[in-house]
Amino acid sequence: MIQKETPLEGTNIKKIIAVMSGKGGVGKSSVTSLMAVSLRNKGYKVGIMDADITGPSIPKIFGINGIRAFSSDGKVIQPVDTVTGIKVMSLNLLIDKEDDPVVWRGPLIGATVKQFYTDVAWGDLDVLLIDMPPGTGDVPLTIMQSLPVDGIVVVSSPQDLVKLIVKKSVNMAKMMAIPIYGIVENMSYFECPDCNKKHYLFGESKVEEAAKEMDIEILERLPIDPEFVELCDEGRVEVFGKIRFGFCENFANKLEDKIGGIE
Ligand SMILES: Nc1ncnc2c1ncn2[C@@H]1O[C@H](COP(=O)(O)OP(=O)(O)OP(=O)(O)O)[C@@H](O)[C@H]1O
Repeated sequence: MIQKETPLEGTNIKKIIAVMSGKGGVGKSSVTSLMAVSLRNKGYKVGIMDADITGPSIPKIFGINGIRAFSSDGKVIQPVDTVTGIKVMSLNLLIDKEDDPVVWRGPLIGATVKQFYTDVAWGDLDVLLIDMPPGTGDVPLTIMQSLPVDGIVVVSSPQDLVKLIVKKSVNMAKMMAIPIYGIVENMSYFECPDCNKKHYLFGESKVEEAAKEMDIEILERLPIDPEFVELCDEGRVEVFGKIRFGFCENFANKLEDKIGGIE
């Protein structure tokens, strides 16, 4: 059994949720951000660890990519606060040029992710969300083995659900004996702004069937939403939490339910 890492003295993280996806580009980082915004709106103290080391996108979504995280003693790293006070740690906040590729081998990436837990001054957090790299590779394995993850949220697009990729993520979590809070189907449909009709651009979703087969719950089905994308692109995702307050509150309630209370 692999020993779990311990956070810095003075850190108190109540729940850790890892966000996974079978493959890249399904909206995992966008959904992680939406979860953070929704929980923050309800008053929770939230942090995001961007463990997608080679493709970090959290700082840009929150408009903090111009800010640098710092360490006054060379050991403890201070996370960067977003406008609404969500604490973020990402490699993009530590490197000089955010468009430089991270040409690192697996072990170094794994060690960095662990340091994002052990060496970051997270302080008091109700929830730490981990934006995992896509797939079921080395880094998700390191995170599941060495960090005390309480639960997993799987993000998928309608097309993946029928394929093996989502099942692989689900099976990995099951093998590691970490509870799966549920699945978020992203880009599920498009709602016409004129007639409010839902259009299933990728065909009628198979999410219910797939979720039943895998014995997991559907947490949320998110539409293709140009306004959400625009706000994410502009680094103003927290504005979405204001203009779609009801939706975000509902999403946070579902997460709260699954987490089983955040004491
Ligand atoms: N609900 C949505 N509606 C429309 N576009 C979306 C939605 N969710 C995400 N997108 C867009 O899809 C693209 C991929 O999203 P995102 O970066 O969150 O995916 P990802 O799964 O984290 O990708 P990766 O981990 O491979 O970098 C982005 O351009 C994002 O704006």
